[in-house]
Order: sequence, then structure tokens, then C-alpha cells
Amino acid sequence: MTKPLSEREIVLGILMDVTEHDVYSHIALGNVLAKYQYLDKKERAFITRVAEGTLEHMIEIDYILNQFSKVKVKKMKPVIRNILRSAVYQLKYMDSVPDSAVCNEAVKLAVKKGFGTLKGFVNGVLRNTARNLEQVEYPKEPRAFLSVKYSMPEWILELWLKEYDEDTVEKILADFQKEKPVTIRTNVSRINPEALEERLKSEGVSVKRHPYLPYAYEITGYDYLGDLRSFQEGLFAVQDISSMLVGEIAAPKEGNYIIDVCAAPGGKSIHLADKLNGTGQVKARDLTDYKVHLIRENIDRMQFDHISAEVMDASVLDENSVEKADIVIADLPCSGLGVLGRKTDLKYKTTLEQAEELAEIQKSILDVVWQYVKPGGTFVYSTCTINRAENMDNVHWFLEKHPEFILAPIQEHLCDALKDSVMNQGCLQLLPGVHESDGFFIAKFQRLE
Ligand SMILES: C[S@@+](CC[C@H](N)C(=O)[O-])C[C@H]1O[C@@H](n2cnc3c(N)ncnc32)[C@H](O)[C@@H]1O
Repeated sequence: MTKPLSEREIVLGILMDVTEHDVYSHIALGNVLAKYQYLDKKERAFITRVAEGTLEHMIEIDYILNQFSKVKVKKMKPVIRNILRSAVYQLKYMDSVPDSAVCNEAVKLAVKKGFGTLKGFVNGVLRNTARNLEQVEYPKEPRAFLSVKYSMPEWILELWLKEYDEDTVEKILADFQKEKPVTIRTNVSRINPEALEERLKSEGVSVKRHPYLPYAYEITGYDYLGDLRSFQEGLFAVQDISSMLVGEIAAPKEGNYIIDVCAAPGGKSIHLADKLNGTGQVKARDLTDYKVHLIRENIDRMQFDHISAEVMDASVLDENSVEKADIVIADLPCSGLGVLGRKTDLKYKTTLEQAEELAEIQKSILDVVWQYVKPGGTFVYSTCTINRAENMDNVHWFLEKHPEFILAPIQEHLCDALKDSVMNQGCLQLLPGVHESDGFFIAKFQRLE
């Protein structure tokens, strides 16, 4: 079968969608991989790597292009700009592709897209870049240097450099660019961790125990997760270790009634159901039918019956839940600055104003859902961000407004490697590159009797 489109043309389509039409990269990439079924595994891997890599390193790539092109990146025609970006990514990060092939393919693509008059320009810029790539000088000023080297917008660095020292910020940035194994949580109600390890190995998966929890593993070496029988049978869930720590820190007791107010797709709710050992009840809530459908799919796959999902807006008081819950989980919508490594283009799309707005949304939800906690009960607040305004600042704000709550000790629920990271008693800020996890924040409050 003749191929209607080349891999590089497909990559260009993805880059155009993301940079010019505001489509999220995982959606653009997912659409393409679903549409071009004729592609083989190697071609799909090439498209994924070049599209994601180009987006991941875009600030650095534009900086490099600006050194070698008379026309600045901002002034280029979008198609040419994106052809050059993906070519520079290949020149800099893919040793397996010869420089001459990168240049020739880029020129061919520019011609095919109707920019024949610019083929000399594309060829000149890329050959010049290929020859002088090693001589590129990066900015001297620390913030500008980190921004270019790790392709991170300066406003995010400004925020972090106020909270963390330069060395820590660089560790976070370097970690975002590392390729990570998938972390999974054993469904211990169905199988013990060692037996799951054996099952996965028998399915050809490489398995490594995570150092923080005995039932967590890092897995690699499989093709498509959904094809694994052990996954289909619900023997494990994909979940970052940081999210599992919410379940550990919440520490439910058998028979507890738990409300998770922002639960989709259900990772933490289902973990808590697993910990209840067939007793008690978990209510997993989210805002829309679609989100609740996602939770139900996961509940069904993992086969639990003492958990139910329902549509409910967490910012509106549910009178029927007042003082009913032993544990309330508020894993709230946030800026996601702790998981930028997983969401390639989020760093370019999110803004300081959005982060500020989210901190206010978090306050408005916290201000409602605390009422569901029974006297003596537990209230856990978490986010996947490393931005103080959405984490510690909200904790201080909450405690000041609600003196009937105090921070509860959490060290006893953590492994030795994490005990020292507990701040202000009851709060844990995990940082990528510093901890073996995503960037994540957890605070545990107790409501006084
Ligand atoms: C961080 S995610 C939750 C992840 C989930 N706890 C898990 O572990 O799988 C935040 C969720 O909050 C939901 N959400 C946002 N605003 C909400 C609201 N007002 N009421 C209920 N859910 C809301 C979003 O739909 C999203 O699914």
C-alpha cells in the first residue's frame, strides 16, 4: 500500500495543531495514531518521539534557530517554522538520523507544502545549524539559561526560584526531561504484590519494585498496556507513587465512610476502597457525566462493590453529607506544575493568571467540603503542583479560617526516605528530581472532637 503521508508530514500536522490551533499534544498525537493505522511500530515511535521531543524542547529549538536564521522564528510562516523546529530537534537529539537526511527531508516537505520559493532558506538555515550546533552559546543570566536549556517559560522559573534554590530548580527541570517508567499499584484485594510481579513477568513485562511502597512497581518493556491480561483483569492500576501516598496518609480504617469530592478518573478513590478491605463505603464524585463514567469504568475493571460514583459539584454544599464522612479527600484541580514532564505542552499553555485563579477555586471548594468531615475525622488536601500559592498558602488560609481543624502527623505513614521531607507537620511537598515521584503536595488535617 502506498503511503499517503510521510512520517515527517504527519509530525508537521501535529505541530501545527498544537502550536497554531491550540490542540493539546496528547490529543493531536492520539488522533493521528488512530487515523493512520497503516503505520508500523517503528514509524509510530518516530512520529511520537519527534512530535513530543520538538514540543518539549521548543524554547531551546527556537533559541537555536534564532542564532542561525536572519528571519526570527516569530516572523516565519507557521509551516516553515514548524518544519524547521522538528528538523532542529532531529539534528540535536537524534543521532540515529544523518544530518543530510534531516535537511533534505525538510526541504522536500517545504516544497510539498507549497513553499518551493523558500527551499533555499530552509536548506541554508538547517545546514548552517547542523555545522555550528556545538558552538551555540546559551544565555549567562541564570533564569534565562534555565529557560533555554530546559525549555521552561520564564514566569514559571520566576515562581520556583522564589521558593526553591537554583540547584533544586535545575534538578526539577532535568527530571521533567527524563523518560520515566510507568508506575503501577497492585490491587491488593485481588492479588498480592509478589504474585502480580510474577504475572507481569510471565506477560513479558519488566518489573521493578518502587522504593517508597511495597505494592508499587515500575513497569517497562510492553507494547500496549491495554493488551495485558493482568491489566484487563484489574489486577493493577496505573498511578504515580505520589497519588498512592494520599491513600497511605489518609490511612482509612475498616468500616470508614469516605467522600472523594474530585475523584475522576478514580485513582485515589479506588485505592481507598482497596484499603477498606471489603468494608465501609467510598463515594467518588466529579463534575460531569463523562468524568463519572471514567470512574465507573475503573471501578468495574478493578472489581469493587463498596464504592460508587456520582455527579456532584464540589463547590456546592451537599446538605446530606454534612458531618457524615470519616475521611474527606480533596484532590483538587490545580495548575499541574508538578507534572509538566508528563504533559509536554502544558507549560506553554498555562499562565500565571490561571494558576492564581485555580488557587481561588481550591479555596472555594475547601471552604465547602470541610463540612462533610465528622468531628474527629480526617480531611486530606492534595494537588499535583509545586506552587506554594496552591499548597502551603492554602493550608495556612484554611487553618486560620477553620480553627476546628489542626494539621495531623503523617510521618508514621511514610517510608524512611520521605520522613525528612515532611514540612510544618502534616504537609508533604514532593519534588521531581529530589524525590522519586511526580511533583505533588499533600496536607492532612484532623477535625477536633
Ligand atoms: C486532580 S483531578 C482528580 C484526580 C483523582 N483524584 C484521581 O486520583 O484519579 C481533579 C478533578 O477535579 C474535577 N473537578 C473540577 N472542578 C470540580 C468541581 N467543582 N466539583 C467536582 N469535581 C471537580 C475535575 O473534573 C478533575 O477530574
